[in-house]
Amino acid sequence: MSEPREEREKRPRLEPYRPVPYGKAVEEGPDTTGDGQPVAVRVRGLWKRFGEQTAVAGIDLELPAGRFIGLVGPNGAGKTTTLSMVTGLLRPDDGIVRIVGHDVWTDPVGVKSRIGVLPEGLRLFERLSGRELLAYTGRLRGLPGEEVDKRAGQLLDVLDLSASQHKLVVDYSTGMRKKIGLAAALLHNPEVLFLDEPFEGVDPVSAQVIRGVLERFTESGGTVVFSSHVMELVESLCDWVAVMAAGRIVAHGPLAEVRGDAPSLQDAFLSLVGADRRGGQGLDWLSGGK
Ligand SMILES: Nc1ncnc2c1ncn2[C@@H]1O[C@H](COP(=O)(O)OP(=O)(O)OP(=O)(O)O)[C@@H](O)[C@H]1O
Repeated sequence: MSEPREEREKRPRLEPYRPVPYGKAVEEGPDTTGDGQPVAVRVRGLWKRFGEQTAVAGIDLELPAGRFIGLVGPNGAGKTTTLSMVTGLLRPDDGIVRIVGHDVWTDPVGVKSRIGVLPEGLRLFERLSGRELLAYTGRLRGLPGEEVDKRAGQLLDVLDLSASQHKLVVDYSTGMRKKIGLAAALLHNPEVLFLDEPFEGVDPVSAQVIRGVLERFTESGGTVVFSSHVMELVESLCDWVAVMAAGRIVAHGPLAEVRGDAPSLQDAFLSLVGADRRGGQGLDWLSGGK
């Protein structure tokens, strides 16, 4: 992707990287960019190492509120590790994360009431029915019973799960599990929704249903942050993207800026992550058994 220098210089710049000791209290309150735009997620100097492996190498990110944001990157880029740290599921080695002005590690309750999370490898209470799972989640969130009933009924209906609401979760298909997980993540009306590979293993019909719910959520002012490898999907859904490779953010900004002059986000992505285009070269023995 080649972008004229003057265009590149027009892009808003992040503050220079400053390492912040993990867990250090930061000022609470509304979070805005230099030009007053609300920020949903602010990440500074975030690091995570697993032994010798650096999964996330000191990333800085500022995700604007009210956008449909895609976090993309090849396998092992660090997307899940980043989302896990951002949502308070994994302790960073270093750095800070603030969500709508609240620090994830010094104000976990403030953050958890404002976010919904659909993590990778979602674990659900398998011996509850879908309906019971939502009732339980709602009560855990401190919502009154009547309100939980109303919201659960509507979410089950919109997500096309009404007919299966009394089935045990253990008997749900992959797509149904994603949908009930999404319903549980939305029940308390969060401001920011984090989804790790929400469309993986989901058929086109369920994908369309999930997509409709997420679009409705952003239209009403919510922020969606989701990770995916599927560039066409990211390109059709997102208006803002962050590209990760080898634990670093290699590009971020409005979709059109990140795509630049490339014909598609896929092409921009391949050149950004320096993809190996060897394809099947070298497999000279592979001949379909002939
Ligand atoms: N618990 C762990 N222990 C050791 N290494 C880990 C652990 N979790 C992640 N890693 C390593 O950190 C790197 C980033 O992994 P991560 O799962 O965050 O990537 P990803 O971008 O989500 O990949 P994928 O798209 O394949 O899910 C990888 O090299 C992975 O092997």
